[in-house]
Amino acid sequence: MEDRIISANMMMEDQAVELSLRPRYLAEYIGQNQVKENLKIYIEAAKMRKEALDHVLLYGPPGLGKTTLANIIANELGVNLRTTSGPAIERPGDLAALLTNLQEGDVLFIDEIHRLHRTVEEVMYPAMEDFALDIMIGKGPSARSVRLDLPPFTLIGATTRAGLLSAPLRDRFGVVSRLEFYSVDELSYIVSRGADIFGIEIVGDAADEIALRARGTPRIANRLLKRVRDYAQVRGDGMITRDIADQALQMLQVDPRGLDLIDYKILHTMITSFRGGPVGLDTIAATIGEESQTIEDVYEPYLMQIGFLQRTPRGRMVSPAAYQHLGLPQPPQQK
Ligand SMILES: Nc1ncnc2c1ncn2[C@@H]1O[C@H](COP(=O)(O)OP(=O)(O)OP(=O)(O)O)[C@@H](O)[C@H]1O
Ligand SMILES: [Mg+2]
Repeated sequence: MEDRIISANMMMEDQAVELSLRPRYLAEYIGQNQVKENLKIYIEAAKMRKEALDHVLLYGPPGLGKTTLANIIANELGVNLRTTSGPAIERPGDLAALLTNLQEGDVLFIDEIHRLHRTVEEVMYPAMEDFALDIMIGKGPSARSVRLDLPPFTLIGATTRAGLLSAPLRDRFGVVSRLEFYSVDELSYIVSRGADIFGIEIVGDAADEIALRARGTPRIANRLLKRVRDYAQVRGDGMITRDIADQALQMLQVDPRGLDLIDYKILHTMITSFRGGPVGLDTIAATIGEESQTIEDVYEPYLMQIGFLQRTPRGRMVSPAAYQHLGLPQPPQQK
């Protein structure tokens, strides 16, 4: 499933494209207006006081711009950014090495922060709160703890699953921002901007067509644009017209709402085998041969966002809008 064209997860082919398309300043970062407004004020205030920005937790589905935003924050603050990830920090000593190498005001960006090891997390608490490290020296009865001061810094944590963060860690972030799926207009703008950077011409309608299928996700919008560009070069004269975009997207088997074969499989299975639900996530997963985790993180958020799937206490249900989209009759109301 990881090579499906509309996976929100990062794929090898995205790397170069993402680097060239990644906005560098808040003004270039499209959408997420509430988050941007807040950050703008906090950044300005921190700069005026010449203090480190409060620790920031960014959460939301993959591909919505968490890493991008972390880079932008460091840029706007005019400080260095160090990037690592939760599982990469194996021991408390690794964290100590990272923290003692920071300069005053720097940003430490920890991706997948929900996967931080427990022992590392405990060292993180005083680091975040007091800018201090408590280091144990010696072993056994003669062991003692020494406190080491750190330069004030900003921790930016990113996660797709804020629910998996422990409460003590979560509470130590002064700013907690949830990134939302993007509107079609915003994505269309992102597509046009991307085309501009690539130096290709695209008509507005074509950008909208791509945006509609991008599942609210800039990463997918950029990837679709890249594929459509290839198609336009080979089959057309390079310009992306509405027709070219339609043909290319059809070839990629992405439907007009951005659903692909696996989404169809989920919805069809729920409808044909479980009368549209309610049915438990694990049952769906077992029936179609995917992991529940994958369905929950990757497929379900978008299907819920567009109102095709509902979460109820008794399990997942297919909504009337989904029946309509699939052109299937809705079963009579269940008791
Ligand atoms: N607000 C935005 N405006 C314009 N482009 C954006 C925006 N957000 C993201 N992008 C584009 O989408 C790409 C993916 O974003 P990014 O890598 O920041 O997502 P992420 O939330 O960190 O994903 P993951 O959860 O997989 O780490 C970026 O490289 C950038 O090109
Ligand atoms: Mg990221």
